[in-house]
Amino acid sequence: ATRAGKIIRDVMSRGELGIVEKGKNDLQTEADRSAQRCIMASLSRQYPTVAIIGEEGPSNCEVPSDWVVTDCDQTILSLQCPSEYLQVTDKDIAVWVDPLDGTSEYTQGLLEHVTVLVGIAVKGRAVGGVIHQPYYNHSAGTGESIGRTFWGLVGLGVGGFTPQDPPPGRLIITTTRSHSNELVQKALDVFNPDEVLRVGGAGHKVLLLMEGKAHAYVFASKGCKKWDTCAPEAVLTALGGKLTDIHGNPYEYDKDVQHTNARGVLATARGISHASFVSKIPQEIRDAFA
Ligand SMILES: Nc1ncnc2c1ncn2[C@@H]1O[C@H](COP(=O)(O)O)[C@@H](O)[C@H]1OP(=O)(O)O
Ligand SMILES: [Mg+2]
Ligand SMILES: [Mg+2]
Ligand SMILES: [Mg+2]
Repeated sequence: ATRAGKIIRDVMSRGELGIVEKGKNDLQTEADRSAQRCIMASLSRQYPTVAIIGEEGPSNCEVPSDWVVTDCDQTILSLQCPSEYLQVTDKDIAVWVDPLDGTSEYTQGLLEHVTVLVGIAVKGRAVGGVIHQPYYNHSAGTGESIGRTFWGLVGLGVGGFTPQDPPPGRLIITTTRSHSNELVQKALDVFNPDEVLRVGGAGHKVLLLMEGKAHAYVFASKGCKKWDTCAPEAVLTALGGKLTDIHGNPYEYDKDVQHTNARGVLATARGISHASFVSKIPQEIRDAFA
């Protein structure tokens, strides 16, 4: 994810984004394509029999040798693997890769919204993930290292950041800035929030929950896919938060599931009652995502 983040910055510095329209309000750039090839090549070389699904489709062509990462994070490897994973085999695992989350914002220069997402599902549950933010600190003076990586494994914990709880006594909700519609807005209005943070990317919004900037992420839309939510859900769950559909039911992340998160996204920070958010979603919106 870190190497992919460097590729994303390099594409932007060169200034040739190579934008392709995949669908309505749905762009792909050279950064999405190259970052995906980097991650797919690196993972499939180390784990040739694990199912890896990337947003930008299969990409088996050769990649530059310096895109292939072969080393592992020794600090994380030195930690004790939770006993629940000791018997896991390749067949139990699906890896969901979003090489660049927040493409719309990337093309508009809102670079802090961009993340690289690699999520690991075991037996259909999102349990492990990394969220790399390639432009963290990019506007700071020299001397600050650029980019950071959040990680989490359910049963082990999280790393790469300092978790914070959102402020009590107010309600801050984060949601889409580039994929809104009437239903998305209706679902926000029922909560009567003190503040709405409209930012790009599923990864970035979950970072806001984990750093105490928002209490909940509400997105009554079918726009997100499994690669958008697998890594964020895993890291958030490892921290004690929750990400589900708008009914409060978990998504399945087996390799054969449908890619679309057809029942919307509702996530809450650690220490926030997820059920109380679910209970406020009105019937009209529940019915639209039945
Ligand atoms: N209607 C949509 N079409 C395509 N992708 C979407 C749509 N809605 C959401 N997404 C994906 O989910 C992410 C979170 O949504 P939003 O930023 O609107 O809150 C987007 O950055 C985008 O991922 P990506 O940028 O990887 O294509
Ligand atoms: Mg996309
Ligand atoms: Mg995405
Ligand atoms: Mg993407």
